[in-house]
Amino acid sequence: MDGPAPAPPRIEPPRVAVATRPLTIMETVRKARRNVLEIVPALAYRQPMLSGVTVKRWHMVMDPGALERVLKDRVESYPKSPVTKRLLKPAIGDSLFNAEGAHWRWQRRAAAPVFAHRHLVALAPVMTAAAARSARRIGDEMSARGRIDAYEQMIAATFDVICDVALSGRETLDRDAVSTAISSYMETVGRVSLLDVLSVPTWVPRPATVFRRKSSDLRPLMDRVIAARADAPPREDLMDLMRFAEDPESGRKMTPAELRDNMLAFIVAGHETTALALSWALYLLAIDPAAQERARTEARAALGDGPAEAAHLPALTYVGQVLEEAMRLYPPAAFLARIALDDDRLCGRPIAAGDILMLPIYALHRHHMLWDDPDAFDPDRFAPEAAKSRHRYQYLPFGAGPRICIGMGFALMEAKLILATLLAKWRFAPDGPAPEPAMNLTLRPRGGVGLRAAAGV
Ligand code: HEM
Repeated sequence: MDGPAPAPPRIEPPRVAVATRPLTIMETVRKARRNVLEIVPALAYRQPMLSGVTVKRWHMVMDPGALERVLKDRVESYPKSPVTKRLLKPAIGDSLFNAEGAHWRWQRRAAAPVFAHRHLVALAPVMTAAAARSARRIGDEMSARGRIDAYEQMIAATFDVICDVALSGRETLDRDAVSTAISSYMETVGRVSLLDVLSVPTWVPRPATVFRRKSSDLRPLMDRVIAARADAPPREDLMDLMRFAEDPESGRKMTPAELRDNMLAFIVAGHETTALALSWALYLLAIDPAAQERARTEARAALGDGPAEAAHLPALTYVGQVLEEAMRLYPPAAFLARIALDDDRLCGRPIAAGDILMLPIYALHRHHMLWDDPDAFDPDRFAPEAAKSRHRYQYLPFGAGPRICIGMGFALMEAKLILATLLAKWRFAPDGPAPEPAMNLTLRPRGGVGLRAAAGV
């Protein structure tokens, strides 16, 4: 006699070691250097808010209602940390990502239509082509080495996309130079900014000089691409959409320098983050063969033998759920920071002007008051019905409120097209030690994501 269907096995992927006792300032510095998330105490996964003093008074906010107040209702009173902004400035100027107040508002108004759905659909063929190339590169790497590092592969795939839509094209670019400049930028600025968010004294050595040198490589490169565009016929890519974008209220357009800084901000904010969402999704599917089979069945039914295109997106619901669950467990932007400009109250506690607010998205997404079995991988949490009962501010991979990620639609489309294409073609299994989630600016898989890929049919 048939009994009830067996429950799917519980999959618990790697997580960050949590601090179970208060840390001294030097321990905080040491841990923040190694992995920022290790300074998040165990209590942060169970309490709505924690407060303390490490040089300055700080608060860690995990309560969805308080997060809504900080990120939306009182957004003007909680700007991004000025120190972080000053550090980012040499690389991305006063671009959308970095600006505040009126200078942020006009840029956001000008750039918002660039990311409208109809433009994203027009960019999709580039993503489809990059997905197909990625599937081929994985085959080549398997033939050459018998294994892949999914993180490296996904960095290559999203870099392909950004080159084609932001910089098209390949002809004006030294791809290796850009790639190296971006990754050393991420390596260095990540560590710098968190030490500063915590107001760690300036005598603690920082790799800022390295960062300035490396980030400066990117700017002249982008200037050359922009100059080459001045005489070229218009194209419908991100660069030209931004080149002709204007603020509907003032009619203001970007100067070449503003355009450069914003394009660099898109690359820095968009390329590695999307690769991370994909790498973690591939890893999670590799350790959960049943979920992988379900996603593959969906992808093959929609795609047949070709790569995924925009028209297939509505049929890729489970693939989308896998990505959402991957970004819950491993949010690429796992830790945001703000500073209080005014006195306020959050969760009934006083906030004083000058206090630092840490928003540990990683802990929010694994919070025991908000999620059932928070450390387990379960894409069904994001089934359309289940998602309806959630507080909007308990799941924030792209932030929220007026400063929500402007590239969210772009990133989700790209990630879905790439993941579906790879799953339809390949079957993935883990190879080697599990990656360690470690954060500096973004949440990276330390040790890489070792996988084997076999033809998936
Ligand atoms: C999975 C991929 C991505 C993730 C997880 C992500 C995450 C985020 C988050 C959390 C924020 C808010 C930061 C804060 O409030 O402090 C943000 C802002 C931003 N993101 Fe993304 N992002 C992704 C992809 C992209 C892409 C593809 C682009 C551009 C093409 C982009 C461009 C930006 C910009 C310009 C901002 C600043 C927006 C503003 O302040 O008005 N991001 N992103």
